[in-house]
Amino acid sequence: MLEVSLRHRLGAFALEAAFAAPPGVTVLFGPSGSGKSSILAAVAGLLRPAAGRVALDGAPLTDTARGVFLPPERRRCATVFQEGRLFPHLSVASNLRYGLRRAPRGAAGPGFAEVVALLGLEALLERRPARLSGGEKQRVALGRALLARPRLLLLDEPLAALDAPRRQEVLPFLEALRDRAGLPMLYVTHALDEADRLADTLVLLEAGQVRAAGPLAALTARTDLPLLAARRDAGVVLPCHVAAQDPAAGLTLLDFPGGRLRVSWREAPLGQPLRLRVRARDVAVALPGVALSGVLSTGNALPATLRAVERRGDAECFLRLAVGESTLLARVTREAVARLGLRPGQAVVALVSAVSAGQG
Ligand SMILES: Nc1ncnc2c1ncn2[C@@H]1O[C@H](COP(=O)(O)OP(=O)(O)OP(=O)(O)O)[C@@H](O)[C@H]1O
Repeated sequence: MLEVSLRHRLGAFALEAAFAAPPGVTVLFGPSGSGKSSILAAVAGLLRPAAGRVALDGAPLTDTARGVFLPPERRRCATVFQEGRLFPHLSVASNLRYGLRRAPRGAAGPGFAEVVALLGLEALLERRPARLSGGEKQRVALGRALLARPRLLLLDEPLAALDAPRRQEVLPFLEALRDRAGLPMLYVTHALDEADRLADTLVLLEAGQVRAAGPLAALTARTDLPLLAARRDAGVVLPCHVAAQDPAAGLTLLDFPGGRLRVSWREAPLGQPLRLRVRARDVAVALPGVALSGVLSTGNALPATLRAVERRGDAECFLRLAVGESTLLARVTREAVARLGLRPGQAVVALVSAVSAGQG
């Protein structure tokens, strides 16, 4: 568990942030200038806060009240930046071995071959960084960081410099790292799709302050956080797994705690866990009792209970829907709420578009 509590001023900017990061990936998410990189720098020991405490598994790295400030090299935090910062004159293998040399004697962690396999670096070992794609460079940077056997991995927008296909190429490796390396990660991004894919815990930052923090699915189901709820892609992230494939129909069937969703075909083996962002604007509701299957294009009609109707501006509402153990949000007009006579407690049918579900 990483505990962070900081107070610091940078010019006109005031950082006053506190949060706890349980094991797993904690994503710091917020607009440009909200203080994400400053927090990472404070955890790494590159920024000495005016007041505050940073502790890893109970051991303080910074504690201004007690005069504790470990220098960066004694914190055992490895950082991966936007640009991999590899040594251009060294091969991939030598760059990786540099990480290994920085590992403290006796520190537990994965070995060279294990890291190479985890990040798919086998074919790249003899190359120099100049002959790597942006995505490959980032995978090597991740490997070098891992081999230093850190206790905490800090990632400062590691995909921000990559184009969309390269980002998609690296994301599965970051997922593998999360699932297999057993290393806590603090991950800075302003790309929500990265948070969707990687976060166990989400920390929302705005103007140097933590607006909210908690498990990803719980935070995306909240409608009181403009950083998430005011977006065009506002919606709930559901944990799913691949239940069936129907290539002839171009559909993938995903099970989530509450039912089954048909979505556009995606290449994935049966049983594979994945997260699905179901955007509120892609969810509609109907009253039950009408035979819908022959007349609708949405593809998914799930029995649901309307839990709440929440105003959103003058013309729209969020509907909070309970679908089994899960929550979905629907964005509808106030006119629709009145026309259908929607009231909390009512049984409805949630209609979810099969095409857009999960596009992130
Ligand atoms: N050395 C400094 N002196 C003065 N102001 C600074 C300094 N470093 C950062 N700031 C200011 O602190 C604020 C937070 O910066 P920070 O880089 O932590 O934000 P961020 O959320 O990581 O932004 P981005 O996503 O653009 O990287 C910004 O307004 C920035 O201009």
